[in-house]
Amino acid sequence: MSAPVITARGLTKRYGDVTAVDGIDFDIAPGESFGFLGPNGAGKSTTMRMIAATSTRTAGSLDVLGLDTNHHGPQIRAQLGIVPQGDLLDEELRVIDNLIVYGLYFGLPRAHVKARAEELLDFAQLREKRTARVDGLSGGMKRRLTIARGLINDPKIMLLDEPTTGLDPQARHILWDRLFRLKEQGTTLVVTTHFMDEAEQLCDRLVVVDHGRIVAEGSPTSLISQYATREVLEVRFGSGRNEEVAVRLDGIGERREVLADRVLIYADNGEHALKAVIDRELEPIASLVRRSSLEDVFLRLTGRSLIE
Ligand SMILES: Nc1ncnc2c1ncn2[C@@H]1O[C@H](COP(=O)(O)OP(=O)(O)OP(=O)(O)O)[C@@H](O)[C@H]1O
Repeated sequence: MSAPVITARGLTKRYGDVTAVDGIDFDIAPGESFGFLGPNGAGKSTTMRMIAATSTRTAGSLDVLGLDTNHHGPQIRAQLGIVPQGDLLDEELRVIDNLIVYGLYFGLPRAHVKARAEELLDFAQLREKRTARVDGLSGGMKRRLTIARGLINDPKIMLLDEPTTGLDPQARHILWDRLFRLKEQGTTLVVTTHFMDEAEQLCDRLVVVDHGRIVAEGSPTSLISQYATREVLEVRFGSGRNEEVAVRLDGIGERREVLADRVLIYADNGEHALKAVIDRELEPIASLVRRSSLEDVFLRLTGRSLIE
C-alpha cells in the first residue's frame, strides 16, 4: 500500500469535561474514499476540523500529507478542499464570483483562478447559473457550488462533512455522481455521514464511530458480512404487541432486535424466516425481507439506531 496521506494515532479532542474524540487511530491511503459513519454527536465534525487543521488536538498525533496538523495549518489547508457542514457561501455574490473570490483568497494568480472557476462551473453543472446570485439557488445547487469552491486550489484531498444532509433524493444522487467523478480522477475523499446508504455508495472503507471511539472498521461489504446476516426480515405486529410477540420468535433466524415499531429478524434467508413466523401463527400485520445494511451493523454494535 502507498504511504498514507492521513495518519492518526491516539487522536483525542476534549472540550472541558466532554471528550469529543477519544483516542482514535486511522490511516487513509491516497485515492481512497474513506468514511466516518456515526450518529449526531459521535465526534465526526471534530475529527474533520482537526484534519483541516482548524482545531488543535488535545493528545495523540495527526499528520496530513506528512505534516503535523498542530504546526502546519496554512500549508495543509493549501492542499485540501474543504466542504463544511453549512455551505458558508457569500449569498449576495454571483455564482462565478463565489468561486473567484475563494480562489484569490488562496493567493493563486487571477488568470489561473478565472480559468479554473469556469471549468468548475461545468463540473458542478452550474453553467447556466453562472451569473445568478447564490441566494436564489436550490439547496442541491448550493452544495455543488460549495464542492466546486473546495476544488478551486486543485486539492489532493477533499474533506466532506455530511455532504448531502438536507438534500432531497434527486439532489443527493446528482451530488454523489459528482463525487464519483472526483474519485475516478484520483482525489482522496474523506466523508462524514450519518446516512448508511451514503456510506455504502461512496466509501471504499469506513470506520463506525460512536461516542468519540471507533467501534468497527472495514469496507461496507466486509462490515455487513461480519456483523449482520445476508438478509433481514422486518415484521410488524401492531402497536404494543412487538415486545410480547418477540419472546415467541425464539429460534427463528440468528438474532432478533425489537424496535419500537417493528421486530428485525436476522437470517440468511428471510423468506424461510417469514415462513417460520407464519407457522407459529403469529400473524404479522406487515412484513418485508431486505438485504442487511450498515444500519444493521450499527444497531448490532451499539444497540441503537443511527438516526434517532
Ligand atoms: N466547540 C465545542 N465546544 C464544546 N463541545 C463541543 C464543541 N464541538 C463539539 N462539541 C461536542 O463534542 C461532541 C462531538 O461533536 P461533533 O460535532 O464532533 O459530532 P458529530 O459526530 O460531527 O455530530 P454532528 O453531525 O451533529 O455534527 C458533542 O458532544 C458536541 O456537543
